[in-house]
Amino acid sequence: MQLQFGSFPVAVGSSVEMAKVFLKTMDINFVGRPKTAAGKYTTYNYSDITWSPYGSYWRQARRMCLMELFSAKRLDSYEYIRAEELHSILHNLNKISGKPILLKDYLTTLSLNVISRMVLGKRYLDESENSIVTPDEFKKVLDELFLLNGVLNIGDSIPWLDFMDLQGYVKRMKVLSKKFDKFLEHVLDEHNAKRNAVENYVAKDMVDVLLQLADDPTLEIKLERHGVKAFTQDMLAGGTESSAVTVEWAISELLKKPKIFKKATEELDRVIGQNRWVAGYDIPKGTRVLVSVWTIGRDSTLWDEPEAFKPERFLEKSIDVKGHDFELLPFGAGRRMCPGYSLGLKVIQASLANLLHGFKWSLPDNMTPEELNMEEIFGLSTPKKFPLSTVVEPRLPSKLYSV
Ligand code: HEM
Repeated sequence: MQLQFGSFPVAVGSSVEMAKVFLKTMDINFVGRPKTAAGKYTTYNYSDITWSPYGSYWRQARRMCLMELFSAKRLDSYEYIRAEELHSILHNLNKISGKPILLKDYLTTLSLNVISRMVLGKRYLDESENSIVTPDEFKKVLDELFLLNGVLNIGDSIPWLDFMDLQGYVKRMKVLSKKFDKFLEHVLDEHNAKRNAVENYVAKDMVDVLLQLADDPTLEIKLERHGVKAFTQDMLAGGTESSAVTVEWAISELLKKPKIFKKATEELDRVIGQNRWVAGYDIPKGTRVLVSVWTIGRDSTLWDEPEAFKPERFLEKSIDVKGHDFELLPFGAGRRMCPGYSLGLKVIQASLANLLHGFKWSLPDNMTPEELNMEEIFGLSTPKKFPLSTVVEPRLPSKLYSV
């Protein structure tokens, strides 16, 4: 499908065949990113991984992700953090059992704590740690970052209108980047102080690893201080919202389908115990290409009852989410695929399984499953329009919830 977004032609691939063309066969032509205001103002002038143009800087960043930041060894070494933080959410939910809660708040805290301990070396968000931002402020800043990186900013499609900032987004981006920079400067100063105090300091967290890489004279392209800040910000943002949103949707879908919920709990109990001419399409240079995973996911020639929540459909198919099967691309595919997918999967699977196994779930105020609202908000991570309010009750021995 050919569209026009302001000054730019846009080609939308809504089939498995076109997804494969854009993301695999001809991917080299489409691996760039448009120069958006978000990339300019919120990620140090495209110095992060997400918004950096295709080229040696971005390739080097992806190598760092693969070899250093998200290597299996490093992710395994942080297993204890995921376990501790999961335990902490189970404990906190148990404390408030019987009363309606907004689950997303707990899930965001969980993923933020996991990612900040892995990336920053500590929670940074604990009031007690004399931190420079409060948890609520930090969550708001991350929400704003996610929102502003997912908005349709008029100036990005009609560049001659850019200077007017008609929606006020650019102004908000500038305010946000100042706030984030203050925090990241503090983080880097603290890390450098620790590194300089000890000879042969061994990297303990991802910021340490990035600072070490920034000191490496053999790097093909020097990683500057603003690059370290931009990568750090990418990881904090990438690692928080997507995982929390996924688990909130999963539990909402399960609450609507009590039979499937029961089956999942029973299984847990059983297992654990209690770019131009492309494939015949003429795509002019400069066309922005979008792969509509939404349309592919709702294609009735691929999926039986595509709108229905039927997790058991995956039991019958050998299909994975790691960019090999173009029918299902939650992390994208090809060169620009999500580099944090393995961490995302670990956090999502462990938290969902523990939450289902650990609690009986119900809707508040005698709400029926049919009444549960499932509307979405358009944006980078498609969160729920109305956060899930739910009641939990422990279903395992109480000693398991203690800290
Ligand atoms: C549920 C979890 C997650 C989902 C669904 C998800 C999804 C995605 C998607 C769809 C993309 C774009 C792929 C493309 O442009 O073709 C992406 C890119 C990215 N993700 Fe994730 N992600 C998740 C978790 C994470 C985590 C945990 C991190 C880091 C800690 C992360 C960091 C990134 C980065 C840096 C990029 C940009 C890659 C590039 O442009 O080269 N993501 N993610």
